[in-house]
Amino acid sequence: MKKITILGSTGSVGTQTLDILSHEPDRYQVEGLAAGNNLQLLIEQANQFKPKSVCLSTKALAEEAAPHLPQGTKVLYGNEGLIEIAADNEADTVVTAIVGSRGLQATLAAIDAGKHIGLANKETLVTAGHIVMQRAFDKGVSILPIDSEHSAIFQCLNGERRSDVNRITLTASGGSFRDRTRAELEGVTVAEALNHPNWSMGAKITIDSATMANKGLEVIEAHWLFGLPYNQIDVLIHPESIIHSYVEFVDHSIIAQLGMPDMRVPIQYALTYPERRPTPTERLQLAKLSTLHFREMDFDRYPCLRFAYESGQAGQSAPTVYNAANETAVARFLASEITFLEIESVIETVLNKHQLVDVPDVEAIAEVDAWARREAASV
Ligand SMILES: NC(=O)C1=CN([C@@H]2O[C@H](COP(=O)(O)OP(=O)(O)OC[C@H]3O[C@@H](n4cnc5c(N)ncnc54)[C@H](OP(=O)(O)O)[C@@H]3O)[C@@H](O)[C@H]2O)C=CC1
Ligand SMILES: CC(=O)[C@@H](O)[C@H](O)COP(=O)(O)O
Ligand SMILES: [Mn+2]
Repeated sequence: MKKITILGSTGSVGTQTLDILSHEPDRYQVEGLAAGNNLQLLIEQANQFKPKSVCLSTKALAEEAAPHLPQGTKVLYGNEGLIEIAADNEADTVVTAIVGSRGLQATLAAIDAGKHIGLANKETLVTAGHIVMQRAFDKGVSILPIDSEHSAIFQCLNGERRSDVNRITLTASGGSFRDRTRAELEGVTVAEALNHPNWSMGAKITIDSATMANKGLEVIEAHWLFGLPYNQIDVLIHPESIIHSYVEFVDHSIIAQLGMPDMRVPIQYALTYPERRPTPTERLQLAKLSTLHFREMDFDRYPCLRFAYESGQAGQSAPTVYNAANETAVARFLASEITFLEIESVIETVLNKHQLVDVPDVEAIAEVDAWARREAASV
């Protein structure tokens, strides 16, 4: 019986993780479920999966939930509650499905407690990759990728020697505006930006996909997960999201991972690795697909991807700034405070203002993150 805690159980990845668990109830036990504000869904999940503890974002929400939870459920709240639920129970694996760098402390607490991590929350690796990876190494826990591209690369690398890798390529759908020119991005609406062609995901990542910041975050995530320099990580536009990513080896062989765009496959693989189990997902039947398309990445069309490479290559505190400025800019766009194209100018402005901090520790990262958010809020 595998014991699982899910941070962000009410979101897109969180609900799909629970869907996977519900198909094989004898294999999994849910230890903890942490949500933000979605009280109703958290109550429903708790009554179905009977976790030992749950967590909500505030004390008020926790008190409101308590009478509706199965008897004996421990109710936690806030950041302290999140850290406790991540670390202080019998879970062997913690699925980090919270959005944003606010997931960092809880992820580190889970690692320190010896839990394996099923990592969806890419922002934690972007903001503090050197700390997360070193901590996981020291504790002997695995960081298993849930992000579809990284799961693909992880699968392609199975049994291969790292020294035989020439480069990896992350595929990018191009997002909601993939067929528009930059001029056609003037005045696009939030609703249009939220309409991803292939994936149904949370709001923040869907906007990131449209600006290509998602792929930028993923390039930095791949750098940390697979220990590759940035000049060995490529991005290719592939509108159908069927090839989830691929590895080219020194002999020019390419190994790719393919499948229908359904997050339940990489989520389950992170939970069952190295075993594979059946999933309740549609089979990919290549004969039914007429064509797959590919386009070279255009860094002028997608400056947010360029900023990510520059931040990753600069290292130090630059990725923290990139991530925090992006999170704030996306929140402002979703609140209709800035336009879609202003997301990239906010990020660029904040990055240009930043004085790099050498190898930041957790405290320095928190300070830089807060600084970047303040700056991005007032650009
Ligand atoms: N969705 C996808 O297909 C993919 C997502 N990812 C990554 O996975 C992560 C989650 O994405 P996604 O599921 O789309 O996001 P969603 O917005 O759908 O879900 C986010 C989750 O985080 C919870 N949350 C927000 N704030 C807090 C808080 N303060 N304390 C505790 N929980 C909080 C939300 O709770 P509530 O709703 O209750 O407020 C919700 O459960 C992101 O890092 C994303 O980049 C990666 C690959 C694919
Ligand atoms: C499903 C997943 O992993 C997302 O990160 C997805 O990749 C987003 O699609 P884009 O390729 O449009 O960024
Ligand atoms: Mn992805």
